[in-house]
Amino acid sequence: MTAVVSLEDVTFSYSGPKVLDRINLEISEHEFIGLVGPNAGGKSTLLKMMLGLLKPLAGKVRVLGDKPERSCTQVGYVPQYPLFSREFPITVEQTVLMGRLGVSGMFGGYRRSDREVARRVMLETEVADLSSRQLCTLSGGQLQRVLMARALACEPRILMLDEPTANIDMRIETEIFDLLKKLSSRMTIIVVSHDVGFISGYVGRVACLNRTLVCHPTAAIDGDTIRSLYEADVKMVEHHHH
Ligand SMILES: Nc1ncnc2c1ncn2[C@@H]1O[C@H](COP(=O)(O)OP(=O)(O)OP(=O)(O)O)[C@@H](O)[C@H]1O
Repeated sequence: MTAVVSLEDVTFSYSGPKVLDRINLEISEHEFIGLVGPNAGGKSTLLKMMLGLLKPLAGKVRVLGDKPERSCTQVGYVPQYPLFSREFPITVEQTVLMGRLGVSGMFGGYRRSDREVARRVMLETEVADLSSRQLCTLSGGQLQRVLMARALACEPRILMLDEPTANIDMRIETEIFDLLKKLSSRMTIIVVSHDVGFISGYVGRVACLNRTLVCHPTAAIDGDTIRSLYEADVKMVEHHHH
């Protein structure tokens, strides 16, 4: 099966030391993969590379068989929650419709089909009842669902989420991951998380990133392994893969 995401010897630095060092990763269609690692381990940087927002210093990135900046219209992205300011007047429906811009273009306004897709994804993420609410009035969990609806509105083949459940309580975290599990039957999902133990119940594989990358199949992560991986992950600020 051909990979939907393929990274070959990808190296990157902003201006100082390497943030990503010879990363190799192939993600196949409909895979549900978790990306974990310590703070500053390079997780957001790796996602930005797959979205075509950053270019590797060396190595090759391919998404859906093409350069990432060309395939990004088929990729839905849910940004890291605290980085997103919502102190401007915009409704839930308008936010979700923004997800159609890359598909339909900005000129001539939204078509009926755009509104239908927006409606469908709002129902799927259970925010349809909130469609006329202002974004700034939502709870953290509701906002996260709206951002997921916005990412789904482009009818993506790949969905990337950067810590979708940071600052959200456990019950809602479970609901969001149940939804991701459902979605994973029809798209590839790449989710950044700090919680290896929790996501192991959902994802098929965990990619552990701390400048270099090591993959662990979920089947290999149980009992003691979860604990040791979890502890290793917590301690990994000073830890380097060999
Ligand atoms: N725009 C930037 N300019 C310079 N350095 C940056 C920039 N963005 C990130 N970095 C640095 O690159 C390293 C990796 O950051 P990145 O955000 O990818 O890590 P992360 O694993 O997503 O971290 P976290 O779990 O804290 O979100 C960090 O040392 C960070 O300070």
